[in-house]
Amino acid sequence: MTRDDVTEPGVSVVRGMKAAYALAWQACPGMLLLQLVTAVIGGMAPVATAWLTKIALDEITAPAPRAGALVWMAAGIGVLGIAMAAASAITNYAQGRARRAIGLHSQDRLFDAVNRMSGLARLEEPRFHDRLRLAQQSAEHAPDQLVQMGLSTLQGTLGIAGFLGTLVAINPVMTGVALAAAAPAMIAHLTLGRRRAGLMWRTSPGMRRKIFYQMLLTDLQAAKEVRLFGLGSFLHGRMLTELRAANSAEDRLERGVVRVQVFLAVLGALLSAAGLLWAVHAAATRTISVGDVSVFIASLAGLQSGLSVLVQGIAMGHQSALVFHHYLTVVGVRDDLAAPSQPRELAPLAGSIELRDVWFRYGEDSPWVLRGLNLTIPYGTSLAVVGLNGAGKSTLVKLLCRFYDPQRGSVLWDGVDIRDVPVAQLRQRIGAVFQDYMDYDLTAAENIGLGDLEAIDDPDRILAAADRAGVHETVERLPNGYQTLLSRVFHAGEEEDDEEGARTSGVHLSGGQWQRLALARGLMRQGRDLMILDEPSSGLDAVAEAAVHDRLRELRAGSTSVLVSHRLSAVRRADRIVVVQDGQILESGDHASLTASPDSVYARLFRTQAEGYQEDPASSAGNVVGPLPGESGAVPTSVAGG
Ligand SMILES: Nc1ncnc2c1ncn2[C@@H]1O[C@H](COP(=O)(O)OP(=O)(O)OP(=O)(O)O)[C@@H](O)[C@H]1O
Repeated sequence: MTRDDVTEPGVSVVRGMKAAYALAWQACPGMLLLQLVTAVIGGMAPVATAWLTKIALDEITAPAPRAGALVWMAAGIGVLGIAMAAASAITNYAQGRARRAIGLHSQDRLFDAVNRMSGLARLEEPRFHDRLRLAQQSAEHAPDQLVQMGLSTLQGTLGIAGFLGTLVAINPVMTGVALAAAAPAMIAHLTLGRRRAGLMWRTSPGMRRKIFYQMLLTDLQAAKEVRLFGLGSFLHGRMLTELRAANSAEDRLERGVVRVQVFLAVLGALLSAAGLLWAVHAAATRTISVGDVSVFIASLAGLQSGLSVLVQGIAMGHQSALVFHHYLTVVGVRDDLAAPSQPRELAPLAGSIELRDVWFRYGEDSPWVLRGLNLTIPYGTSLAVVGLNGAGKSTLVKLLCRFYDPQRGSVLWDGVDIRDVPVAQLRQRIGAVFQDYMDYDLTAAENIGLGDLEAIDDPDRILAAADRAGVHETVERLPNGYQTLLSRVFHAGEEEDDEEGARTSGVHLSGGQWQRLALARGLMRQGRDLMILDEPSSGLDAVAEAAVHDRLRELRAGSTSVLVSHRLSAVRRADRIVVVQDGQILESGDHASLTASPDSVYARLFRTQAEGYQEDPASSAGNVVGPLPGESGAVPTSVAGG
């Protein structure tokens, strides 16, 4: 995230209000208008009631009260009461509907913006996650709060204006005092609002860590290690530490709030008492009428409560605007991959894919992972990439998919820089199985079909992909076949709870079975221009791995593919094998040529792996290309780590 994107909270309330009203207008214009009408009624009716009451009291205390006029006054007061009650009920209804509609619309926009980020870099920024968390929170509430603040400001202002006029007519001094008393309240509430928003920003990293510890405590995947290593209390303790730190910061703030509130309450009470004393004294000396006393007291109370509501509303709105700023920032954040200014069409691959002098590192302060790497993958050939852990193999693959852009150099697709074509078009042409594949808590069919959304409802395509990945029989044997929910955390259906209160849960597969499903998902895209297989078989048993690689070899024949694997038995038949080391291609050739020179890194890796399968490693030392267990069904274990 660039500096522009990360301004500290401090934006104007006006910008937040404008954005919130725009959202509300798009989400539910009718409810917004309805609330506007009820706010006007709610603001003006109390003032009108106070005036009618004054006129009625003056009439009652007049030497010859007119009964007809009194009836009209009473009727007027009654109608105003009904209007206020109805407005309040309608406001509640309209607020509820608006809140839901605005929440839906704002979350829709937020996740649309998150989806628009086509690379991975943004999602790897802790600061972005802090902001995203606050954006998610504020997407639910802040726009609605800002809209409500605007409406209550309107309602409050109308009421205040009415009461203010009345007070000025009766006692200008008292009016000035009441208004002056509102100024410190306004400043105090605005300061508190800013402090609250600042606190939320500062505690966001801690709260995310708290959520992380909570998640570990409840996550099924983490449960084995958490239990075996006895991590429960440790994680629990850390979770509480984060929560306590946030709580104590909040407590400090709240103590300040109480002090301010007590001060303001005392000030208000003193003002009311002074006003009451003056009014009673003035009525006793006949300076003002009984009706004046009534409207004065009502106006002073109305002004005070109106000002207090207004001030608090503005302060809350201010705070919401500060938090809403995170939402607006995320919604407006730029894609982490620059879109081409003049996009070019990506034709089907016909020549080659080339990485030309590619330099890449994950951050400005990180070490270079790829250092001027040059590599050509001719159309229709299979390439295998090998190297030690951390050599940069997966990074290379990620650059081919344009999850990141290289800092220097370029990735060319038939000579076209992939930065010049729409990224979605590029990815349409690629099929992939990643090392860190996903297990989706969805049905088996969906887990496979996600590989090609257009075919997610096509059982034949799904079955064919499962068959190619060697997982069809496994899926068929599941309780509901392809429609079996693969999850232990979601209910498999809407069945009633059983006697123990448990519902039927889905099925969970073994690690290797999940991996084969991931492979099937990747194979839904068979026939695309480039097939990427990043450690597609690391979790498979020896027989399955050999079978999968045999099958993959068939599928890759004649098509362009990149296989990253530590299993050298799997890569040996690739048209070309490259060894990545220190961010460059160290060696390149086919299996025979690479093993022909016994000192090559590839030959040593191969030898080390093969020796692991000899009964007496000493007797096989130096046997570079001896028979491989993989060829007789067994497969060497990973050489990961060297
Ligand atoms: N998202 C990331 N952010 C920062 N650094 C990363 C990231 N991914 C990988 N790296 C670093 O880049 C280097 C290369 O990682 P990469 O995953 O490409 O290696 P690899 O050759 O695929 O390793 P392995 O055989 O263990 O899968 C490593 O030093 C790793 O720490």
